[in-house]
Amino acid sequence: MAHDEGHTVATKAPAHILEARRPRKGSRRIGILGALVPFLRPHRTLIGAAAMVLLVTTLVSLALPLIVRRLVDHFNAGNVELLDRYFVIGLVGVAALAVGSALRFYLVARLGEQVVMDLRNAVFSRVIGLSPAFYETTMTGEILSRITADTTLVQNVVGSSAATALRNVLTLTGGVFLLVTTSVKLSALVLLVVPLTLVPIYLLGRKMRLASREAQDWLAASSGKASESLSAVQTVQSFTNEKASRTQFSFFTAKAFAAARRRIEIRAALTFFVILLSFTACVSVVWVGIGDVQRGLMTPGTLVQFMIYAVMVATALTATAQLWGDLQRAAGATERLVDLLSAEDGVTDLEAPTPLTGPVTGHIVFEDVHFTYPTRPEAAALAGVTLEILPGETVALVGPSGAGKTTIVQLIQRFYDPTGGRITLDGCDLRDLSRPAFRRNIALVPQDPAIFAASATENIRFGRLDADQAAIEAAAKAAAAHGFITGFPQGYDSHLGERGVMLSGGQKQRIAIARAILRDAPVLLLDEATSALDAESETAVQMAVDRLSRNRTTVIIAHRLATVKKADRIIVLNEGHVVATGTHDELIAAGGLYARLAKLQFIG
Ligand SMILES: Nc1ncnc2c1ncn2[C@@H]1O[C@H](COP(=O)(O)OP(=O)(O)OP(=O)(O)O)[C@@H](O)[C@H]1O
Repeated sequence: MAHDEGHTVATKAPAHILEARRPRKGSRRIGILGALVPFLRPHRTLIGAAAMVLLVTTLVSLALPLIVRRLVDHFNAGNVELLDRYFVIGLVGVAALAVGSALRFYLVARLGEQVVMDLRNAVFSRVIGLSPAFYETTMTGEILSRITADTTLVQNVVGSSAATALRNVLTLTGGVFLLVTTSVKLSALVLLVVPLTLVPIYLLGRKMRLASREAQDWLAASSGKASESLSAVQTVQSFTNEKASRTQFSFFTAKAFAAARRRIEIRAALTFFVILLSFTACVSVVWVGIGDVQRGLMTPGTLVQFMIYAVMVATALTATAQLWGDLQRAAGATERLVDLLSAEDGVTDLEAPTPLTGPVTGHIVFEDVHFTYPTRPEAAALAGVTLEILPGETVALVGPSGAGKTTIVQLIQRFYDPTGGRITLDGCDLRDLSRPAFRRNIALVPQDPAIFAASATENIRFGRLDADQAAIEAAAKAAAAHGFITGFPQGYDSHLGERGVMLSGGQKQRIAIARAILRDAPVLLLDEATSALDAESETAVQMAVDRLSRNRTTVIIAHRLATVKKADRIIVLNEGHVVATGTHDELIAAGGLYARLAKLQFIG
C-alpha cells in the first residue's frame, strides 16, 4: 500500500536510473571486470601466492579420492599395515588441505579488502576534485552508496568469488580428467550433462546482471534521497513532512527490493536447473556403475572414487552457477564505479599550466565574459561582463536577486569556465593556471559557511592545514571568535557538531572569517550573510571583515549599507550585465537601479 502511495508522492526516478533499464553499450560484457586490473596489479605478489596455495590445495583435494579407493579396495584384504599407511597418507593430505585452505582464505580475503580500499580511495579522490557542475546532476548520497555498496560487491568477487571460481575451474579440469581415467564409459554419461548445465547459466546470467544493476541503482537513489532528507531534517520536521519523506524513501527501497527479488528469482531458477541436471547425472552414474561392479567390470573402490569425483565436479558446477551470478553483479557494480572514475570534468587543467611567478597581487580582470550554467543552457547568467579589480581594492557587488553576483565569485575561483571571453588573475588566463596553485591565493568567506564535525581548532585550521595553535588563536582573535570559543566548556577543543549545529549564525561566520585570516591570501571573496545578526555580533563581524580586507583584493557580495559605503567601488549588476560602477554617493546621485535598490534593500 505504502508503495502505491509512493508512486504519487515520489519524484520521478533519476534519469540515469531510467537509462539503466536499457542495456547500455557493452553492458552485456562481464569483461568490464577488466577495469579492476589496475587495482589488482600492485598486489601481484599476493595474487601469485594465493594462486600457488590454491593450486596446491586443489591438487591435494583431487588426490584424496585416490586414497579412498585404495582404502575401500583393501578393506577386506586383511593387510592392516597397508591400510595404516593409507590412513597416514590420508591424514597428511587432510592436514595439508586444512593449512592450505586457511592460508588461501587469508590471502584472498586480504586481497579483497586491499583492492576495495584502493577502489574506495580512488573513487573518493576522483569525485572530491570534480567541479560543481558534476554535483548539479549527481546526488552526494548516491555517490556514497557507490563507494560503500558497490565496492562491497566488488570485494565479494575479488575477496572470495574469483578464487572460488579459479578453484572450481581447476577442480573441473582435474576432476574431468580423473573421471575419464577412472571410467570412460561413466564419464561419457557425466559429460553429456555438463554442457546442458551451462545453457541456463548463460541464458539467465545476463538477466540477473541487469536486475542486479537496477537494484544497485535504486539503492543508490534511496541513499541520495535519505541523505538529502536527513541533512535537512529540521526543515522536514518543521513543515511536518516526515510522512512524505518516509513515503518517498520507501518508494525507492521498494523499487530496489523489487529488482533484488527479480534477481533472486532468476538465481533460484538457475540453482534449480543446475542442481537437477548435475545430480541427475550423478545418480544415473551410480546406477550404471553398480551394474558394472556386479558384473566385475570395476572394483567397488573405483566406483567410490568415481562417485567422489563426480560429486566434486557437480558441486564445482553448481558453485560456478552461483559464482557466475556474483561475477555478473560485480560487473554491474564495477561499471558504475568506472562511470564515476571516468566522469568527465567540465573544468580541466592544462598538462603544463603556466606557473604563477612571485606573490600574486590580486589583479582580476573580466574581459567580455559570457557564462551559461551547463544545466541551464537557455539562460545566460552573465551576458558580457567586463570589469577590472585592482590589487588591494575592495569592490562590492550589488544587484537584485539572480543578477549574477554569486556567478562572478564562482568564476573567479574557476568552478566553471566562461562560455565566452576570459578572466585573468595578474594577467594570466585562469584556464592557463593550475587550479590548486591559484586557489591557494584565494580565501573565501561564504554566506553559509561549512562547519565540520570537529573541534574549533580543526575548523579554523581548515584555512591553512599547517597552521600551529598560536596562529589559529591569533586568527580567532582577529575574527572576534576567541571570546566565544574560550567560553565553551572545552575551549578550542570543543566539538562544533556536524554542519555547526552547535553554533549561531554569527559564530559560524566568525569561524569562517578566522579561516580566511589564517589563509592570508591576496584575494578575499566574501559573500555577506543576508540574515540579520544582533548588533553586537554585527559590529564584531564587521570589524573582523575590515581587518581582513585591508591590503587585499576583496570582492564582497554586499547586503549591508555599512559594507557598500566602505567599499572603494560598487559594481551594480542586473540580469548578467554590469549596469553601473562608482561609490555609494556617486551612484545615489546618478539615481539609477542602485538608488532604488539602496532605498529598498539597505536599511540604514
Ligand atoms: N548552479 C546553477 N545552475 C543553473 N543556474 C544557476 C545556477 N546558479 C545560479 N543559476 C542562475 O544564474 C543566474 C545568476 O545567479 P546568481 O546566483 O549569480 O545570482 P545572484 O546575483 O548571486 O543572486 P542572489 O543575490 O539571489 O544570490 C540566476 O538566474 C540563477 O537562477
